[in-house]
Amino acid sequence: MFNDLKELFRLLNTRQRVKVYALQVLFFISALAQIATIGSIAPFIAIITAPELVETHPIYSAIYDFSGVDSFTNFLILYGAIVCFVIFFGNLISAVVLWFSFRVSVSIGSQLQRRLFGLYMANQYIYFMKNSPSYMINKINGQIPRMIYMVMQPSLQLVSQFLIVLMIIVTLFAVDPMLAFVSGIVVGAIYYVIYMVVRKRTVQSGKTVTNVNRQKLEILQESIRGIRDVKLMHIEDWYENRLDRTTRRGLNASSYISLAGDLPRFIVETVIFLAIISLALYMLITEGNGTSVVSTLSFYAMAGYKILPAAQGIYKSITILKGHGKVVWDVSKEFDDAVLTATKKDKAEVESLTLKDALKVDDITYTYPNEPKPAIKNMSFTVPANSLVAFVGGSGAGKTTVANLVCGLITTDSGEIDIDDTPLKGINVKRWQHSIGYVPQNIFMINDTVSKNITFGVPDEEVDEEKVKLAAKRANIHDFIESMSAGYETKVGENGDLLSGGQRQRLAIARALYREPSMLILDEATSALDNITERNILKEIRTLSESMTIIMIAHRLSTVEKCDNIFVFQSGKIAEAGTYNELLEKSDYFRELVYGDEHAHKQLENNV
Ligand SMILES: Nc1ncnc2c1ncn2[C@@H]1O[C@H](COP(=O)(O)OP(=O)(O)OP(=O)(O)O)[C@@H](O)[C@H]1O
Repeated sequence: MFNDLKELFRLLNTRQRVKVYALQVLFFISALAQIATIGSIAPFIAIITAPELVETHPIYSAIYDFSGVDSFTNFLILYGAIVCFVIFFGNLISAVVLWFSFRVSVSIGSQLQRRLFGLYMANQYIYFMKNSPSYMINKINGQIPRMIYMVMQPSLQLVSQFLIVLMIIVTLFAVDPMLAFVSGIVVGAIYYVIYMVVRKRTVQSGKTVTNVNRQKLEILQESIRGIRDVKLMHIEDWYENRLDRTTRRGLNASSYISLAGDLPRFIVETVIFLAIISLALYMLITEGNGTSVVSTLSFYAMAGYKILPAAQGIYKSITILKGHGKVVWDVSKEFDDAVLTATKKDKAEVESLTLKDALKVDDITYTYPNEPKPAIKNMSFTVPANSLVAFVGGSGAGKTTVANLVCGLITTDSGEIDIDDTPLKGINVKRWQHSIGYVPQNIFMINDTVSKNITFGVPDEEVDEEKVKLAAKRANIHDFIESMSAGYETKVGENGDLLSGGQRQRLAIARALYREPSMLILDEATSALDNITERNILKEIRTLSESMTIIMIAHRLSTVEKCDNIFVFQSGKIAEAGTYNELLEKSDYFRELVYGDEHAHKQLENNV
């Protein structure tokens, strides 16, 4: 447990550590305030039950004289008011300290979430290919809050409650050492025995909660993302049952941790009040003096009243820490792993690197992490500036991988990519990315307006509406946008759900064009379009290629007919290159691709 806390402390920066230290001081003050509330009540009851003390007891009589009041009743009123004030002020201090401790832990949690998110963002694209979104979201939104609420807050509670218990016990010792010793041993023993009994299962339940949280997120994401397949296959119940089973498992584990935390309260409460009643009877029988019994008992009752929740707080914090402590290691490992691969964020503004002469890919090889064989092998090709080229080839031949390499999203194992004579390395990657427009196969849309989706990431004040319209016109979607209920201000739904696949593709093309890139990469970007719209866009693209270099990745070979050069990919290599007609003449594989394609189309048309 202490190791868990040490590890948690390691995650904090100096400022956060200082705040935690400051909290310890505040806890001490809070504990003192609680002692004052206990200490103030017993003398008050003593004076009420034995007014003669004001004359016989040296301290009471000194206070009475010092107060300057003229009657015993007034003295009682004044003393009562002071007791009320001490209780009120003591509890106020404790409440403020508690509020402050929650604030500190929650703000530390937010900062850690922000830091981990920053680390993820500082990682290369490949990191996001390796780790699923639900994995990363679970760490930020599940595990960090769990660490804050189930480890940090209980540990802060532990310290504060421990100080209160310690001070009460010290005070009890001062009043009656034997009694304090015996009650300390009895209460401590009860908590210890119960803790030993529940410890093992608590740890196990903590692990279950970790797994369940991750699985729940996966089930939810899977089912909602794949809703079309879920509906078509009618497997809603299957997902609901899975979620139900998983939730129930998590619920059982969480309830066990909570129950284990609350269990001893009932036992200890019974024991303490039995002890107080026995003490009352014992004192009455041995001393026969009701007055001293009342004041002593009020002191012990108040001490018991304060010590019980504090002792219970300590125990509960320990069981919660035992159950959830391992989450700290999970989070700290995530920080360590993410930091290991994170690259330093370069916030400096850079001038974009535009292609003027040619993009040269020289003998590049690329292997995906943990893959035995390279996806791209010793590949070389040149794309002259302002030309229109195509990557074609079978599925898995390496087209998207090369597009990602050319964009600088992933880095080659060997070989070099040059933008004119500038190697695609270091800061040049960022400069080059400023001048690339990329339309991927899986288009991402934000849940906002059409306009925001085109300008994506550009601050509102910098948006040029004319440019937005021009990009939309070039992408053949302007007329459709104008026909929508709120035009460019129409919302597109989460991930563009309110649009068709083709409309999403055209919006994505408009987004890429808005930035006026010097190179445009279209990865299957027109696959969802009807023939007429596709032809219109291709015409536009052809015109654009007079001022822009365009790489098209296409399966439908009719779209690449007008390209200046076509690269035929086969198993991570370029098998052939040439114009459409040249390739038809010289390449069997290309002919197979084209005629296979046409044959399939003809068959389809005949069937329709
Ligand atoms: N993230 C990844 N991790 C491991 N291997 C990958 C990854 N992405 C792609 N690959 C592999 O790399 C090879 C090339 O894939 P790539 O996506 O570049 O092909 P492609 O030609 O674009 O295919 P398609 O036309 O189907 O999109 C394939 O064998 C694929 O399985």
